[in-house]
Amino acid sequence: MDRIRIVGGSKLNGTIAISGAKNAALPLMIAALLTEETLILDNVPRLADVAQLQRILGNHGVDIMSAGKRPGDHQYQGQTLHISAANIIDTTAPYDLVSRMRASFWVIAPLLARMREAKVSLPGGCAIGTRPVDLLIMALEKLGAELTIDGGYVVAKAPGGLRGAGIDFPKVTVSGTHVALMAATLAKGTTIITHAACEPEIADVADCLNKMGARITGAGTPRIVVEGVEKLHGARHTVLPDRIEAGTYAMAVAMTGGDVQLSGARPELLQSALDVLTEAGALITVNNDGIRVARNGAGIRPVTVSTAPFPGFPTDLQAQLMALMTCAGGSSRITETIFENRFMHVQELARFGARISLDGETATIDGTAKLRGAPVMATDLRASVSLVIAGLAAEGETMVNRIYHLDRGFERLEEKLSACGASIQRISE
Ligand SMILES: CC(=O)N[C@H]1[C@@H](OP(=O)(O)OP(=O)(O)OC[C@H]2O[C@@H](n3ccc(=O)[nH]c3=O)[C@H](O)[C@@H]2O)O[C@H](CO)[C@@H](O)[C@@H]1O
Ligand SMILES: C=C(OP(=O)(O)O)C(=O)O
Repeated sequence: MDRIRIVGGSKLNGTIAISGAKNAALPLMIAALLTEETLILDNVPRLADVAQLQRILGNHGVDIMSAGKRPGDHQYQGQTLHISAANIIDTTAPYDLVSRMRASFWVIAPLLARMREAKVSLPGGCAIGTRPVDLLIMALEKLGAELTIDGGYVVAKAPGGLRGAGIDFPKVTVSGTHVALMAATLAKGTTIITHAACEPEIADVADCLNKMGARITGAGTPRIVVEGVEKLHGARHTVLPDRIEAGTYAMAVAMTGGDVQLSGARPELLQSALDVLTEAGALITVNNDGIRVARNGAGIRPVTVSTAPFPGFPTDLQAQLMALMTCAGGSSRITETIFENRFMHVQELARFGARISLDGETATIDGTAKLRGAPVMATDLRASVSLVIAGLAAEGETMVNRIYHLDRGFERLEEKLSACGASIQRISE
C-alpha cells in the first residue's frame, strides 16, 4: 500500500492550481443518468472517487469517454467527461461498488425518476459517524416512491412515476437535498424543498440541471422550487472549484508560513474559513486569479470555531484547522456539530506531540511551539490531509500510512505541494 513521506520544516511558496470539486463532480456525474443524451462535464478532478463512480455508472450501462488533453490546455486542467446514459441496462447498484463511497447511493434518485425503479446498496464512505439515509428515503417517499430495505439494499419503486410534493427536511442534509433535487426534476408537478442545504455544490448541480432543461429556482438558498419536466436533454457544464481543497492548502500555508497563490479558488465559496484564517494571523488577499495566502513572521493565534452548514465553517475543514491550531500561541476550541464521530485525527495528531483533549463534541487544543514528525495513519479523507499539514510543519520525518483516503479527494497532492517547496513524496510498494 502507498505511503507518503514528508520531511517537515519548509515554508510553502508558489502557486497551487485548485481542482474541480469532488463533491460537485460526483452528483453532476450522477445527474447524467437523468437523460438519454450526452452530458459533458469539464474540470472533473482525477480522483479515486471519480474513477469508482465511473465503474458504478458503467454497471448501469452508462458510456463515459474521457477526452484527452487539447493543445493549449493548462497542465493542471481537469479531465472532460462525455457521459451518455442512452441505455440504462441495470437499475441495481451492487454492494461491492457502492459500499466504498457515500455519494454513489445517490444514483437512486435519477434511476427512480427516469426508470421508475432502483435497487441500491446502503452506502459506505468516510467513517465519521453513523450517516443514515432516512432523510433521503423520506424525500423519495414524499415524491410518491415506495421504498423497502431488503438484504442491505434499498429497493425503490414508482410505477406511475414520481409526483411533485413538499419536502421539509428536519435537519440540513447535503445528500438529502441532492437526492430530492434530482428526483424532482422529472416528477409530475411542483416540488418545494424547505430547509434545503445551501452548499455551493447544490447550486452547481442545479445550474447544470437547468442547462439540461430542468426548471429549478432557489438552489443555494433554504427554499428550492422545482417544476417537473417530462424529459431532460444533454448539456455542457464546468465543475466549480474545490473550496475544501483551497481551504486545506490555505491552512497548510498558515501553518508552515510562506506565500502561496491558490489559482482558481473562489473566495465566496469559503469566506467563513478565510475569516478564521485571518483571525489566526494569516494574510489573505483576493485577486483576479484567486486567493493569496501568506504568513510571514507572525505567530498563529488561537481561535474558537464551530462547524456548521454553509455558509458556516465547513466540517470538511475541521481536521485541517485542528492541525493548524496545534501550533497556536494559546488554547483553541473546535466544536464539531455535523458528524458525531469526526475526531479520528485527534489521536494521530498526538503522535506529533500535539496536546488535544476531547469533551463530547468539543476539542480543546493547547498550542505547542514545535511538532515532531511521526508515523501516522488516518481513517478518513480530511483527517488524512490534516496529518499531511502537521507533517509539513513538524520537525523531521513523517510517514503517512494508508493514503488511499487522500487519493479519494486530493488530486496530485504531492505534486502540488512539492512545487511549493515541500519535501513530500509518495512511496509505492
Ligand atoms: C460527497 C459529499 O458531498 N459529501 C459531503 C456531504 O456528505 P453527506 O451528504 O453525507 O452529509 P449530509 O449533509 O447529508 O449529513 C449531515 C448530517 O445529517 C445526517 N443525516 C443525513 C442524511 C440522512 O438521511 N439522515 C441524517 O441524519 C448525517 O448523519 C449528518 O449528521 O456533506 C457533508 C456535510 O457538509 C460533507 O462533510 C461531505 O463531504
Ligand atoms: C466526508 C467526505 O466524503 P464522503 O461524503 O464521500 O464520505 C468528504 O469529502 O470529506
